[in-house]
Amino acid sequence: MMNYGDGDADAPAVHAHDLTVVRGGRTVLDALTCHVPRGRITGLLGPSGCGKSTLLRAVVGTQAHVTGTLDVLGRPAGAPALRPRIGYVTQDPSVYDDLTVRQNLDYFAAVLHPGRAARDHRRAGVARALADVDLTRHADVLAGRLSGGQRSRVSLAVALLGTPELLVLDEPTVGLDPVLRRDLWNLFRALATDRGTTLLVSSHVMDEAERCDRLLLMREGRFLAEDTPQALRDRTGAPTVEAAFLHLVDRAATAAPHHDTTTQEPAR
Ligand SMILES: Nc1ncnc2c1ncn2[C@@H]1O[C@H](COP(=O)(O)OP(=O)(O)OP(=O)(O)O)[C@@H](O)[C@H]1O
Repeated sequence: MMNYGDGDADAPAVHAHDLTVVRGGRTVLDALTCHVPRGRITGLLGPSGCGKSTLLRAVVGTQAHVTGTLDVLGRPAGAPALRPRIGYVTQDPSVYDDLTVRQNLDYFAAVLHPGRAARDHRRAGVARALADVDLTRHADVLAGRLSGGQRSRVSLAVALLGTPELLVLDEPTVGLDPVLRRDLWNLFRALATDRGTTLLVSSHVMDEAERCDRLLLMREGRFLAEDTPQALRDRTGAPTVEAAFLHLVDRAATAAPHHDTTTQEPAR
């Protein structure tokens, strides 16, 4: 097994080995091994229920019953020192409806950088996060009056406030129209290219896979493949990542027709 130190610039942002999570007696993540390179967009793709959210929660340190190795930015996942270095956006936007967009951001900025001395820093950070998600024009609108897509962008803006090294996004484009989806992917690309941010983005929309530098294709708690979109297409002879995914599913089904993820462990 590889050992990476905190200061190792070549170290992946996330390194998992034999990562297993049991939920309610079911093995939801089954001995996963993978790495997420720094400064790139890694897509975690797979059908609903395959374990994407569980893996993301393990990476940010909020998932119980994790075994195996999981290092994040050179530390064990969940280490308190990682908190300010990781931005996490869940599927349900965490936004206060009775505050405006700006007040939401001001509040979270004050939690991150408290004190009078940080006032200008907070103000600049809020303005930048608003611009990042294209909500400057809506800054003074109550969050409760926003559309679903706008609310999820407020959540993303909150995650960007701390200038995280690692941004973990759980299905960030669900429910967004094609224009907003494109704009968000352009933002993700800019974050990786201009700020060196590492992005780990889950999706079950296969066309989004084409926009990633690297893919983790997941099914039933296991990885079917870990590669670049181009390599996946080449390897399977498929014209799209979606077709490559289906090809790999069929191949896995032939190799192991009855994959049972049920374990004998007690229910938790
Ligand atoms: N508390 C629980 N007890 C038992 N099984 C659970 C529990 N929570 C989730 N699961 C199961 O774990 C599996 C993985 O769930 P997870 O939410 O990680 O999937 P997902 O790929 O993110 O799906 P989605 O895209 O629908 O959110 C699912 O099959 C789900 O039914």
